[in-house]
Amino acid sequence: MTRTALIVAGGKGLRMGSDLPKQFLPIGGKPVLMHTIEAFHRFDKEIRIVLVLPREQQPYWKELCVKHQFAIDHIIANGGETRFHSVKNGLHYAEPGLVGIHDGVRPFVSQEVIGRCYEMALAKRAVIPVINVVETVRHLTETGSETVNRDDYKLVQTPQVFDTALLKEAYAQEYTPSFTDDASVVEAMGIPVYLTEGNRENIKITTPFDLKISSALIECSI
Ligand SMILES: Nc1ccn([C@@H]2O[C@H](COP(=O)(O)OP(=O)(O)OP(=O)(O)O)[C@@H](O)[C@H]2O)c(=O)n1
Ligand SMILES: C[C@](O)(CO)[C@H](O)COP(=O)(O)O
Repeated sequence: MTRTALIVAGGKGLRMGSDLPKQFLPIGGKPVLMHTIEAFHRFDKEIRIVLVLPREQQPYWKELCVKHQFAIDHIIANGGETRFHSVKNGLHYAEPGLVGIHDGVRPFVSQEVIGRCYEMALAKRAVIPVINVVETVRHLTETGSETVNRDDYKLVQTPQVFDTALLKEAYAQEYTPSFTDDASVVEAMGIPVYLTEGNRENIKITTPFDLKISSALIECSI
């Protein structure tokens, strides 16, 4: 079964507010994106890696690869207007088999989580990692807000792994803003999505605060 890892890094990183796009920010002396790609290569040396990057960032990425002697083979696809459009662009390069869509800014995904998502997707065709909500959750109402049962909710991570043909069919649908991840796109076709346990360290580096957490996490892992 051929495995593809489609790593999306086509966003603008507005919430990070740094001049350097967040996927290139160094943690542990190396750009975030290199840690992410290495996680998938460590899991499977044969995995096909497709990296989605805004066209204007591609020359800089190639410079970084030379500078860091980064030799993991990968195909580069162009970023799109939204995450949905970036994934759709990258999917052109996915092989029949299984494809895992992963945020380029989630470098701390564990080997166990990657392995479990691909393994379960062999039978289930659509698998995503989730973690429990550890804080109390309130729902905003017209008159104020109310506590809801947090056990009714999960926080969603990546990699989200699918049968490639199924995901390509899902991404042929027209875009709607409610498509905030790949599971929501597949679900819109009436296909069930299966959950598996994610790992708490698998944060999506979004704000400067997340970068501080990342530096601490990388020190633990070196
Ligand atoms: N047009 C887009 C938008 C997002 N992404 C990717 O989707 C992942 C999750 O998105 P997020 O963390 O929200 O990144 P940005 O959209 O870049 O951040 P922001 O919303 O702060 O601008 C990131 O790896 C991001 O690069 C993408 O490939 N193409
Ligand atoms: C795909 C994702 O990381 C799952 O939690 C998330 O939905 C991405 O959201 P964003 O709007 O691109 O930040």
